[in-house]
Amino acid sequence: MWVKGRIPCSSAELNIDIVLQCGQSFRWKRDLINKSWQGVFSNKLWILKQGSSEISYEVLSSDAECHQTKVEKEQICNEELVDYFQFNVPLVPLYDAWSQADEKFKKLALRYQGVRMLRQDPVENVFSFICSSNNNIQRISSMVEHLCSSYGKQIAVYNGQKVYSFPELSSLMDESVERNLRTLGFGYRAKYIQKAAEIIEQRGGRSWLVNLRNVPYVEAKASLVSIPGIGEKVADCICLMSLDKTCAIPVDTHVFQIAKTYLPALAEKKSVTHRIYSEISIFFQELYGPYAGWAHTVLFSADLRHLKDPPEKAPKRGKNQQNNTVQKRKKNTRI
Ligand SMILES: Nc1nc2[nH]c(O)nc2c(=O)[nH]1
Repeated sequence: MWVKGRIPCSSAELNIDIVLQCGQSFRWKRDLINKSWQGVFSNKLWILKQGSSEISYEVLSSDAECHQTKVEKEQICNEELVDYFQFNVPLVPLYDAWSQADEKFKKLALRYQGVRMLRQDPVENVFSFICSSNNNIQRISSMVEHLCSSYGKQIAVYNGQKVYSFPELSSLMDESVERNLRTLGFGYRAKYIQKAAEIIEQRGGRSWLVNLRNVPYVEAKASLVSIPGIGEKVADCICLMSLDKTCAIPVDTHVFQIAKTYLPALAEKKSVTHRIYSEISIFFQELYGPYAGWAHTVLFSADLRHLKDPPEKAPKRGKNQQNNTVQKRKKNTRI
């Protein structure tokens, strides 16, 4: 059953076209003809559309929720969407404060307005970012889709395509997982995925991971880096994108190059050592304050090649073309 709803929202509070393709989540597909986005979270298929003053949604809810009334379903979907986009955090005052603190940010603020952090499911976030190592957005998206179709549950059929939930930890733990993922082209990441699932499960599984939301940033990051396949940058991505650590700054090559424009002492440095990583993190945390990680995402998005180009035009509709063709995104930026 489809549930429909809308949430009032200006484009300064959310720019969905940037947020859903700036390397936070890898499961969103853009439909250029219908000007909508298709994705999965909370084990449901969502179709989202940005209007001038609202986000409208259509959600395919599962049979498990058939005991709920229509009004209850709408209320639950509203709450899930508000939580996913963190609409409880007003973005405009943050942009104002970051613009006052930083002239460079101010110059980008209008073109890149509405760039906010998603609050993702920590399990999906961990395994997506294990896939992100040495990889580009297009290939990470393809690996995440393979994980879902191989180990997730089918939750819908949409436009003739099966749609899957993100796998539970227990289905990624089996020793056969590494072998299978290697044949699917995951390379060295295959072993990390199987081992990480095993270790997270030993520590208490999904609830242990979700509970890292309630521990201090330094402690959460230390727990994450002790999991196979999770280094300092991936740990910071997880802290920022699903564990509510709003100050976390993932330092990758993009952020290293951006930091060089602020810190002349970095000009001669060729790579990011642990010490340089900390210096860059602390610099941006002091510049932007407690939501420094959110501010960093604006700078990061502005540095992605596929978000610098002019917006893509909707293709002309051919005679036999369906209304709902989902277009492949231009997203092969290395992250
Ligand atoms: N520094 C960052 N690295 C990233 N990789 C990725 O996929 N997203 C990010 C990000 O937001 N910042």
